[in-house]
Amino acid sequence: MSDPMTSPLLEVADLEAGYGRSQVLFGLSLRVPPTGAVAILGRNGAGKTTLLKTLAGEIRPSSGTLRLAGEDVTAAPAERRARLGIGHVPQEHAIFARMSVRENLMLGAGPRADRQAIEEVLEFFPKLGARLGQTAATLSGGERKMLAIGRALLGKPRVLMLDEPTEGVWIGVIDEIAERLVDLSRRMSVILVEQHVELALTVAQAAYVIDRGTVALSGPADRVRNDPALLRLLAP
Ligand SMILES: Nc1ncnc2c1ncn2[C@@H]1O[C@H](COP(=O)(O)OP(=O)(O)OP(=O)(O)O)[C@@H](O)[C@H]1O
Repeated sequence: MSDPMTSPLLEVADLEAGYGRSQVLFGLSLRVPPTGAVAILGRNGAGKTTLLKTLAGEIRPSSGTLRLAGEDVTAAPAERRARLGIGHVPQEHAIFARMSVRENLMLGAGPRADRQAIEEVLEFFPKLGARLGQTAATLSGGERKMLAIGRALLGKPRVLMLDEPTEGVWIGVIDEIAERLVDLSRRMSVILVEQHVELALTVAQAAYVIDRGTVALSGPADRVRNDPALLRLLAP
């Protein structure tokens, strides 16, 4: 993983955002390197999902800046951010149960998604390749997550943000998803919001712990794992 301090791909400074009058993020700053994974941790309601939505452009920040590869994209709408390479796999990703796996996957295929990109996704997630013609209703929780991730990959992201990619996934498949995220983090930047703290700190090299909408603890994953403040910050 490259040094996040010298060459950030994504740089967030003093972000303030929320829902109408209810402010959720308070002066939040973080840096994400061009490759490697960064874990975003925090108790329920800390603001992790709101942070990802703000980075994706679904929520407009009331102040602060967002730079992607040095370019100020703070005012860029969600579609433009996606085109510039900010990929988002939301917690409640839309999988259309009556459509086939192939049709669901192709929803992520923008003008840049070529046949080769689709082949790569299917090689990366062989379980999807084996079930392309079936309806998405037949997929397991883990396969649905793979489908959502595969769809996001067709947008050729430079930063892939995942909100709880192991939620609702059978324990035997969680490791498989974690391995795929490690693979992805070798060639792109991965931002991982996870309730499985140990898994997140194993996949990621760096972590930010959010508390009441701001960064309360951050650093290399091993240092965050051993920090006595971590348990307090994650306690309900
Ligand atoms: N659509 C919304 N409208 C108003 N307030 C919201 C909305 N979504 C979330 N909030 C509030 O924003 C705060 C942060 O929520 P957020 O979902 O970002 O936290 P989180 O850290 O992702 O939590 P969780 O782990 O439970 O997903 C919470 O107080 C929540 O109630």
